[in-house]
Formats: sequence, C-alpha cells, structure tokens
Amino acid sequence: MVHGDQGKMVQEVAAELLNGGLPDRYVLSEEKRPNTTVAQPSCKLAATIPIVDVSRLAESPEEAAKLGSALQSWGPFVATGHGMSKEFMDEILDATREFFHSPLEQKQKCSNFQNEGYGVDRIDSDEQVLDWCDRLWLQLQPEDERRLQFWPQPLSECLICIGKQLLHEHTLESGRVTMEVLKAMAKLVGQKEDFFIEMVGERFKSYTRFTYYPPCPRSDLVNGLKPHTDNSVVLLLLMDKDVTGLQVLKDGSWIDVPVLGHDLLVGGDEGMEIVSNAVFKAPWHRVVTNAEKDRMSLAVFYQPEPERIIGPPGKLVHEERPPFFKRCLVQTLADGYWDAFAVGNRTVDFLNVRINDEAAVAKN
Ligand SMILES: O=C(O)CCC(=O)C(=O)O
Ligand SMILES: [Fe+2]
Repeated sequence: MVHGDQGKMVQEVAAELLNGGLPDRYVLSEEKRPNTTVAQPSCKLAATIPIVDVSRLAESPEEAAKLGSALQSWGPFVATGHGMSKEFMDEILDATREFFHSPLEQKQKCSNFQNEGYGVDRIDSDEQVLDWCDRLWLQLQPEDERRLQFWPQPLSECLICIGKQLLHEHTLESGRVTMEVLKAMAKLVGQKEDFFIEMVGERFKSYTRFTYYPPCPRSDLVNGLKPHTDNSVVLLLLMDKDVTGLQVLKDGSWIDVPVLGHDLLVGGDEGMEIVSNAVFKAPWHRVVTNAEKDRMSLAVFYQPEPERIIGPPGKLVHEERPPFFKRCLVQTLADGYWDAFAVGNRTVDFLNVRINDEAAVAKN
C-alpha cells in the first residue's frame, strides 16, 4: 500500500517553510546528523579523489592501473576524457533544472507514486526519516521496456526540456562510457575485455535518476540523500556544476566531492562488488543540502539481465580468495534495493547475500 506521505514533494515542503520550522519527518536524530563542518568544499581533500582519463584506458596500462587503484581504495573516480560534449552536458543539466522548476501539475504528469517516475523515494513507515530531495527515476534500457508515460514531454516548442531525444542521446553516451570502463575493469582482473559485458548480457537494464535537492535552511539537521551504496554494476554521475553536496566515505571520514564541471563521477556499485568477488568496492556516499542553493544530479545505473543469477565468477574464486558473496538472482537484488534503501542498509546485507566468513574477510 502506498504511504500517505508518498505524494508530498520536498520542493513543496521547502516552499512552505518560510516562517515555520522543519517538519519532523525530515529531522535526523542527533547522532545521525551530518556534521556541517565537513560539508564545505575543500580543495585539499577534493584533490585526492583519483582522476582517470577514460579515453586512454584502452591503450595505457598506467591509466588502467590508476582505475584499478581507484576502484579498490576509493570506489569512485573522476572521469575525464569521456567524450561527451560540453554542450550536450549543459543541455541536459539545463533541461533537468527546467523540469524541476516547472509547475507541480506538470511534473506530476510523470508520476504514479511508485518507484518509476517523478516523486520521492519510497516511504514504508511513519518512523522513516525522509531525505530532502525529489527525484525522477526512469528506465532507459532495454529500449522496448521504456515506460514513456513517465518521461517528461517538451513543455513547449521554445523551452528546453528533457525531451525524448535528449534522454535517448544521454542513454547512448552513458552506455559508451560504461562499456569502456567495463572493458578496463575486466582486464584489471585478468580477464578478456568483454568478461563483464557478457556477464551483464545484451538485455541489461539501465536506469537514470535525476535528483533535485531544494535549499534547506537547516542543512545541519537533514540528509539530502541518506548514506547508501547503490546496487548496480556501474554508476555514472553528472553533478550540478555550481553546488557541492556529495560526500564519499573514505577510511571512516566523509570526504567532499568538489564540483566537477563537465567531468563525471564514475564507480562500481554493489553489483560490481559481487561480480568482481569484492576486488572492486561500492562506495558509501551521501548528499548534504545547501541552505541557500538548490542542487541537481543525474545518475545512470547499469544492471545485468534480471533473470540472470550473479555471484563471484569461478575465474575470480580460488583457494586464496574464497567467494565473498552467495549467488543471487539479479531481479531479487533489484527488488531488494528499494527495501534496503528505505532503511539505510546495503542490498547485499539486507538480503544476506554477503558471506561473513572471517577467513575471506581477512584475505581481502
Ligand atoms: O546527488 C548526488 O550527487 C548523488 C546521487 C546519488 O547518490 C544517487 O543518485 O544514487
Ligand atoms: Fe547513490
């Protein structure tokens, strides 16, 4: 059953705040509040996030080694040389802003208060503390499974909007970058370049999530997006060019990701952690809000074909490296994501897919 608050958009809540305090539903208990002192952009810390030139991955062992070290230590990396044009990236960011700034009735045409479409993340209980964001979640691939009723239509001839053409181009461009990264990841674990590409299958699924964080006058009390890992194989993130907010957990500290301009943030997710037998790590990340400015991001996620069973492949399991995960149906992982996310858990832990074998953990 859909929870009564499911239709309450954060953007509307923020607009009504003028004189009032924050509704309790968004206020974190004291120990879970973001420490705003680490939420400021910090060039020194930001500089440490690894940078990988995707255009050099295929021919440069040094670049591939940088990718390997990023995925094993940090999880995400800043992707330069990805080949997406600046004009195209600006256009899609402008379109995203325009969509979220359009009237509520317009946006609600893309909603049925379920996972797909415009709305807020799933609310399961009265106790759940809600994130300070609205989002538009759409399946991009396979193309014949697109539910176009949730896709924004151009508002008018003269306004830029997330029209079908723009999103389709976004799908193709993101797919191209993802395949390059998957090939390099396969070679890093000593396999032929299409090892992971074959594992995801021809009818893999890709999704996009446009997230909008309205300004929040008490950013010290709320999560823009709660700490989480995502459950896909690869994640591509195009972030707001002006406003920071994303933080990645590294060695127990939340590190600010700076604005990246036209670079992307790319990483392996829980799906990659499973199929690489934990060689590559899914990063814990969260988003903090800004008191004055709104912020947007645009993520693309890739998941293997839903009827596949994935687990650590035989080639990556040996005496020295026992399996870190049980085998699991991709559809089960995909469904479990929403249950796990609502309670702030990782899908692999929520579904008990991780093997908590001390011997395995010690060797990792
Ligand atoms: O807004 C961001 O920078 C991150 C968004 C995110 O973590 C997600 O879409 O899963
Ligand atoms: Fe995420």
